[in-house]
Amino acid sequence: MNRRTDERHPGSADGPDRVLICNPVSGSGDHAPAIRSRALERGFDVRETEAAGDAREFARDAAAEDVPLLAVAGGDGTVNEVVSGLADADTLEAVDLAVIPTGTANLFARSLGVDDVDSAFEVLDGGVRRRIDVGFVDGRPFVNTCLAGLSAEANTATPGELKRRLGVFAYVLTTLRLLPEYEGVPLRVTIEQGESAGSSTEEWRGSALLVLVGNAFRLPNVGRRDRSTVTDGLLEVTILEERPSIESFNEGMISKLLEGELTPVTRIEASALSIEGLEDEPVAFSLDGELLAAATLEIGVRERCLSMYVESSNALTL
Ligand SMILES: Nc1ncnc2c1ncn2[C@@H]1O[C@H](COP(=O)(O)OP(=O)(O)OP(=O)(O)O)[C@@H](O)[C@H]1O
Repeated sequence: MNRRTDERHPGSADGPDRVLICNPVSGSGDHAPAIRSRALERGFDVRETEAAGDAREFARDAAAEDVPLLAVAGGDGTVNEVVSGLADADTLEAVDLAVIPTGTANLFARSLGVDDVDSAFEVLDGGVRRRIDVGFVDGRPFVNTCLAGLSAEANTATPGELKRRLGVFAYVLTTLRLLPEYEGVPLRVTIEQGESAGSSTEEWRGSALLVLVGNAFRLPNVGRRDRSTVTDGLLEVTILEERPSIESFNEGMISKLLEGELTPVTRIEASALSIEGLEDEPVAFSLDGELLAAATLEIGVRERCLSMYVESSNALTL
């Protein structure tokens, strides 16, 4: 069922040319009236979700209507649903997508330089777009991160405030805080680097605390080149293994962690990878924060397939 507002964009007799999909309960849950009126001023047809799954369905509907401009107001979970709907309809490459960050952490929007609602509308009015990569796990898309291992617990236990301050590192921190209670997950991670001649495959096998596969997310720069991860056709894979020697962990230790001082860390760029659970239990994983489980994850990336509105100064580095 399609739930829409009555206010349609004038002149849209053949269907709207721009649609806003709004999750009214994301984040603090008080944004919907203001977002709606700012979107209506700009000629958007506003469609508000009433339950999980609606944003994905609305994106499929918009694809069927050939709507060329889609905006999504919500957090990473709502963005993921919209991208999933576009992938269902095989129209990822046919639309321009704008994110209005009204979620709790909004990690994906922030990676595009869109820090708040005001800046999202400025970005929309400015019209600068970039084609970005989209990651896939067994055909399901993710724009920001796929986390496997203890991520199930880390996801549900990571406070929103910590996510806002630390971004994706909040999950790492929460995982480490949970360590006294959890064992690592025995995994085999097969990593492909490069696509054609010169490509190589590396295998990592061990007990992983967390496997973090990033598309748009950025790790703090630890002696690495400073370029975007979201337009290079590669995924950044970070594996934290074994138990650190300390029981409690604090934020100041993040750089030490990344330098491999506290717990063995493997960081590698991949054009594709698979993560296989070595026990009977399915591997818990999350796509942009949404929890799932599977015995084996086949992970790939489709290079520059999605046109996103981005903050203009940020666009140069994307
Ligand atoms: N009307 C609704 N009622 C209840 N749940 C909804 C509704 N619309 C969407 N949802 C669900 O809300 C969930 C959370 O949304 P989302 O991830 O966008 O926000 P958030 O968790 O506040 O932000 P972030 O992921 O950036 O921290 C999604 O899984 C989505 O499916």
